[in-house]
Amino acid sequence: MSAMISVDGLVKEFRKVRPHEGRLGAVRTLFTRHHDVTRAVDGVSFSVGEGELVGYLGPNGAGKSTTIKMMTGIVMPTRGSVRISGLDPWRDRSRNAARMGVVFGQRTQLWWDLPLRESFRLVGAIYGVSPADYRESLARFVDLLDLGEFLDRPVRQLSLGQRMRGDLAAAMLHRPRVVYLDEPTIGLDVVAKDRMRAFVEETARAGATTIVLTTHDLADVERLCPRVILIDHGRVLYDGDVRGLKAAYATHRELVVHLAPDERTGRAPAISPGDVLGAEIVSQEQGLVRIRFEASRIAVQHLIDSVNRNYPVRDLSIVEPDLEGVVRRIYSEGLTP
Ligand SMILES: Nc1ncnc2c1ncn2[C@@H]1O[C@H](COP(=O)(O)OP(=O)(O)OP(=O)(O)O)[C@@H](O)[C@H]1O
Repeated sequence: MSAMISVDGLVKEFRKVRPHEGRLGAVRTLFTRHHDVTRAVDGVSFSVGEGELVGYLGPNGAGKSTTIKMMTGIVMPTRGSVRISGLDPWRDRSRNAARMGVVFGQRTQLWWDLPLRESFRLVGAIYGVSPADYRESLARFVDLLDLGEFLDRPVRQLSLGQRMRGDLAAAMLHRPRVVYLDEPTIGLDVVAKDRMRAFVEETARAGATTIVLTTHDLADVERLCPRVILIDHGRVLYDGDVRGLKAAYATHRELVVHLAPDERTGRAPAISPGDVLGAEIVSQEQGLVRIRFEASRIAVQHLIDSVNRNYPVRDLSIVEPDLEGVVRRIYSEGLTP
């Protein structure tokens, strides 16, 4: 797979003038300037192959949007390089823009007062899409994103879910080679999220479009992203598949036990910490007990035997941490592999 996106040692610093305090501070600020420097992106390197779909993840302020802005040519890197299909997005801004599509979940790129259909027509004209390609793409998007019902309504009258589907279609009309999706499911209900995801999935499957997806919704990631790049404080913490991420960070498991209630009292017994030595009882309520243990330190069979021997077990299962739990832990504890 040849690289569509190559990011190498990318750094972005934002400088802001720090005002002098006190009397005459504003005047002094005019003459002697001190700068506060924020390093939003701090030496990021990765490459994305043609037709690949990558989740670009990180907590608030991690540097995701700034990286995307450098890839789209909106922001100039302080150091390092970005190449999109060989182009420098900052220097070759218009050529780069002609080949890319962008969806920002928080704002629309459509014309507020125009019917959706007219917005599409304008996008088609701006990018010089041929009438035949335009007709074919539009028919496909109407079908896949179920746009028919509101195609003739002004954008301002659309629900968020309808508008987002419109935005996605508009971003794809000129058949871009790279698409940046920044929080494409934010604020959507379950059905609308599902439509968006199905569309992204279908686009990825077709294999002609490279997709970079930024999201805080880990259900998006579980469903869509074979690979994730996780950043924090402007640096790459992890680059690989979701299974590897779980293996690297999710070292604990949970034994979930359902206990039968006592026939006389109707209440289930409580498990004593002494019977699960080395593990931690996270919660126990009405016979449902969650016991957390480090998979590398405790033999699970030993734990199960001990519980079975001492308590009236009705059901028992081992739960691996889900992506949500893993990522929450990484964000809050800042672990490194
Ligand atoms: N134009 C700017 N001027 C100064 N600082 C900025 C600017 N843009 C971003 N930053 C800072 O750079 C850091 C990274 O911001 P960025 O928006 O890239 O994060 P993010 O990962 O996209 O966060 P979120 O998930 O909240 O969108 C933050 O500390 C932010 O305050």
